[in-house]
Amino acid sequence: MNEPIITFDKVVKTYGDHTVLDQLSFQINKGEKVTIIGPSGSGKSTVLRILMTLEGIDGGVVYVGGEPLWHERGPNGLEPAGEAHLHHMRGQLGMVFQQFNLFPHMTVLRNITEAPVKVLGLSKAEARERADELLELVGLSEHARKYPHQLSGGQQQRVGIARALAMRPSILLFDEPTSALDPELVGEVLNVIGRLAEEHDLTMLLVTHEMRFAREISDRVLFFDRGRIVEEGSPERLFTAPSQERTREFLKTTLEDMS
Ligand SMILES: Nc1ncnc2c1ncn2[C@@H]1O[C@H](COP(=O)(O)OP(=O)(O)OP(=O)(O)O)[C@@H](O)[C@H]1O
Repeated sequence: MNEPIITFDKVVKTYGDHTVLDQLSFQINKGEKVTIIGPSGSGKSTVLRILMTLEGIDGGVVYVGGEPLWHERGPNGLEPAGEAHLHHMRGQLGMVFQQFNLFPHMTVLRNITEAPVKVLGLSKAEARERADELLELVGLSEHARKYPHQLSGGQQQRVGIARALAMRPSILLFDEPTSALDPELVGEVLNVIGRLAEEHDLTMLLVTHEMRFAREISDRVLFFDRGRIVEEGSPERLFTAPSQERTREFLKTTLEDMS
């Protein structure tokens, strides 16, 4: 079933005279697991930051769940969205950050229960029950009472995943979730993400430099260069028989770096 849950329609993002997203258009269907790959500075993280409403747009329209994200429908068509609309839309999305971004002064448990209590209005007991399930899912039940600094980077990132899931988003965004980790800790985080991808109907959009992982978990891969999609396709096709020279070059250097 191809029901779009994210649509970028000719989206433009600029910083000064630097065009970071250049009339970018793409769609992600409900339940799809999509990875974005591409060279540094090609605009991959910017796409996620726009979806999380951390960055505005300078042109085009972004739709989430059929509703414009950065606009509201007014009597004269689309108008720039107000804070209430952005707040409402934000609830559909969760994000796992490169640097984990946990609250350092809160226990693991509190990191996970804080937003469901404060933002969703769950009772402490409900939030606690939800957190317990999620800690089990990410294999950290024993660590609920610890503080982030008492955990390894891989464990912290798994808390980051549990924290994002605690808000029950329908879309989960991952911004290079393993790139701040020591190599020996990457596997445990990828395992958790892989299991989520297999077992949940969550829509996942993942920016990663882990090409093997992208190949394993994605339904579709988007190759970005200079704020545009140069090529997209199934991982089997894109990684083995890219049609564009730019994709071939990128994969060649990236895969060489990994070997
Ligand atoms: N706040 C900002 N102010 C000015 N320029 C920015 C800002 N944020 C991002 N950029 C620029 O926008 C471009 C795209 O950045 P983005 O982080 O989306 O790239 P990326 O593809 O995710 O790169 P990487 O793989 O290195 O993370 C880069 O050239 C970056 O320098």
